[in-house]
Amino acid sequence: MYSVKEAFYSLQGEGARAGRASVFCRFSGCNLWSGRERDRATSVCRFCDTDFVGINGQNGGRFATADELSSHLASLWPTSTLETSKPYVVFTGGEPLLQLDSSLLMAMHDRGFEVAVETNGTLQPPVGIDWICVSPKGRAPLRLTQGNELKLVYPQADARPEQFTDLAFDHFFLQPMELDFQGSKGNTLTETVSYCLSHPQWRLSVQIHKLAGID
Ligand SMILES: C[S@@+](CC[C@H](N)C(=O)[O-])C[C@H]1O[C@@H](n2cnc3c(N)ncnc32)[C@H](O)[C@@H]1O
Ligand SMILES: Nc1nc2[nH]cc(C(=O)O)c2c(=O)[nH]1
Ligand code: SF4
Ligand SMILES: [Mg+2]
Repeated sequence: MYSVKEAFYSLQGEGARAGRASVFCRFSGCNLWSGRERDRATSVCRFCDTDFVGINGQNGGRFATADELSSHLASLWPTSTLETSKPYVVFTGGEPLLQLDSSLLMAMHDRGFEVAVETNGTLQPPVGIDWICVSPKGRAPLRLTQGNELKLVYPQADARPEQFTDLAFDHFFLQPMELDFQGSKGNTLTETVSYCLSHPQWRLSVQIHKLAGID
């Protein structure tokens, strides 16, 4: 059984593949925060910008089998484009590695999809994912220390970029922390730009979907 908060077709807004058309599958639940505002200040991850509680979002629901969920996700890809582009699905959440298993991965591959995941790096993924983005969280143990891109939300007092520079990733991104949920606007964009200028191993990831006003 899979629990999905929402699923939608949009452009990847972050990281090395920003701008690419993608089906997003946002699983419900996370191992680092309950998702309830009253628990935010005492949780392991405290700056989350996402509602991942329940199954009540667009195209959300419970899916009994990998076949059922993969069929649902495949239906969100525009079929008229299939001759010219490979369909792409991004599993996120919440924490997708609580639910993404090899049956679902294989079911998406069988339907012709390239498969990406956005994870906090505390759990091991099933073998065979095409694109792994790890976004470490300061207070959480990092167990997944290799992948395609490491995308660190910046700044985090207890997760500094220098801690991660030797890990086995092809791309290193800093993504300015959006602080709107706290009602406070810090200048994280300026700070992040400044860090990238003085440490060129790191590239800036701005969340394009928020600028564009899309999902
Ligand atoms: C909502 S998380 C879901 C996937 C997974 N749980 C994780 O943390 O990577 C998706 C991405 O948004 C990033 N993110 C979460 N809150 C953010 C914020 N306030 N500002 C910028 N990025 C944020 C995460 O670090 C992660 O890269
Ligand atoms: N457009 C868009 N791109 C994204 N990249 C990662 C996202 C996420 O929430 O994991 C996300 C998202 O929520 N929307
Ligand atoms: S680990 Fe990811 S989904 Fe979970 S609370 Fe943090 S940013 Fe949100
Ligand atoms: Mg998001």
